[in-house]
Amino acid sequence: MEAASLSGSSLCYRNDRFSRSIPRGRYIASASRNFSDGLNDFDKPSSKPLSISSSDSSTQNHSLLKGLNLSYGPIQKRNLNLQTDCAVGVCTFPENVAESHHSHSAEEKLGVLLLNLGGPETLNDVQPFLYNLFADPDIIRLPRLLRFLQRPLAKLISVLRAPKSKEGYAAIGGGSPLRKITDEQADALRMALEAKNVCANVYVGMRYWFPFTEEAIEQIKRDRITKLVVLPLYPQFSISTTGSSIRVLQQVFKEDAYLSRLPVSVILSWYQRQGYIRSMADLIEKELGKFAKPEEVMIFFSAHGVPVSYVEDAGDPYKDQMEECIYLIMQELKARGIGNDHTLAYQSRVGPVQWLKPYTDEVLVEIGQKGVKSLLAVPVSFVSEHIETLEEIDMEYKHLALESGIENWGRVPALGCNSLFITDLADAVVEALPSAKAMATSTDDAEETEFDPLSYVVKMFFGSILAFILLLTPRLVLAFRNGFF
Ligand SMILES: C=CC1=C(C)c2cc3[nH]c(cc4nc(cc5[nH]c(cc1n2)c(C)c5CCC(=O)O)C(CCC(=O)O)=C4C)c(C)c3C=C
Ligand SMILES: [Fe+2]
Repeated sequence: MEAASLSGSSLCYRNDRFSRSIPRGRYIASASRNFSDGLNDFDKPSSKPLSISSSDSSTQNHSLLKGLNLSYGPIQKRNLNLQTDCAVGVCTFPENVAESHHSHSAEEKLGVLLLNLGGPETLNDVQPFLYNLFADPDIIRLPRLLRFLQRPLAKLISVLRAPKSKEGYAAIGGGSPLRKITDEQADALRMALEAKNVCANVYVGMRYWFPFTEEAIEQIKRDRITKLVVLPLYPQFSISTTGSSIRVLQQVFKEDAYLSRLPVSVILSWYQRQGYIRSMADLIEKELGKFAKPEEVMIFFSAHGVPVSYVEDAGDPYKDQMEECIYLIMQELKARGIGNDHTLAYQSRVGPVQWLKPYTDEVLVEIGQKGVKSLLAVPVSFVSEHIETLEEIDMEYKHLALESGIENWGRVPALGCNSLFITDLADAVVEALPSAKAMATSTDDAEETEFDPLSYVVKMFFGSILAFILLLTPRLVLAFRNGFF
């Protein structure tokens, strides 16, 4: 089955309580409970920061990532000669390439799971989408003792933020384009793999909206996939994006006998890949060419921010990877004779905490005042157009820049289905195949978690009261007044 066919407004869950289709209106509370519970390994971060180096195994040693086979950093080109018997989604791998834990190892059925954030498709989806996002313990990281506040807080923040978010989504046509674009990328990737004689089913699993990662996994099970490559559509790793999605996968996999024996390879980050760097440089070169004086244009990389504590306390490699990514893109441009000034800043901060600096809005004002006249904005943490490119950059930041003295404004489009980029992702998938390994070797590892409705109600009740009290603290009151939420 193709990724596009995963679309649907109901969910089929893996265990009996949720195995029926759940109507959308009733979905939110149960889904978020089911998705997020018990997934808190990141609160005990390894003392060593996650590494961006492929020769350093600290990423693989991280508690979250144990049990899954991971590819990260520059994926080494292997001497891989895939001979595939191409039938409908079924590939046969030579034995030395594919290490299979299944008894019927002769017939491999390859799946590729694209992970993405997801976005509200209508304005009515905005608040429940925000609820799912803020209920994620990788997005609002509470100390263990306050964990029971997660859902009441998520409810509160999502309700308070929804009006501002809705304005943004209304300005870009009433919903996020993410699902459509990711489906198109999935299709393009399937075709790029086919062109390399690799037949694969490509699935889309979103973290906070339909089609949810759990739905994609259900489909993977129904399709009896025998080997899976997991490819998050985030070039750089962050605890809040790829980390959060992998946490969900890990939880679902360990609870399921079939999945825990499925050979899986996870590509953690791919910002260093030549195809990605070159296709970003191509886009920048093309947009620079539209300015009257291209050499005078400042290249302004704008990345989605994360709270500073993610990097400094939890060891998120996101900032390091982002800086290396920008360095590599600029090196590629230099090799083409393009030596423009450039800068990196972080956008989209949420809530009353310190986020990675410098902030995009502040830098725009600063450089405008310093006399920069031409600027090319380059969104760099995401490969699809979304609210933060279409609204925040194209509308808010453009307006701010023009107000601050910048006269000529340009913006590089997101990669989308750029063919060099998609072909390179297909190469990444092929290169990840030989390292696919099962998470567990025995059914004993599969376990079920029990849901206790009474304790859920009690926690929600006391959690709501505490969240309300917290809300009245001066810091939060100030945050609301400043429009942070
Ligand atoms: C690499 C990309 C992203 C990181 C890192 C990231 C971290 C992060 N985000 C929030 C809060 C929100 N993000 C929202 C939307 C959103 N976030 C990303 C990407 C990253 N987020 C994308 C692509 C989108 C847009 C999806 C779409 O609908 O098009 C939102 C909702 C929009 C809004 O209200 O502004 C919130 C809220 C946090 C707190 C965080 C790190 C902790
Ligand atoms: Fe975000």
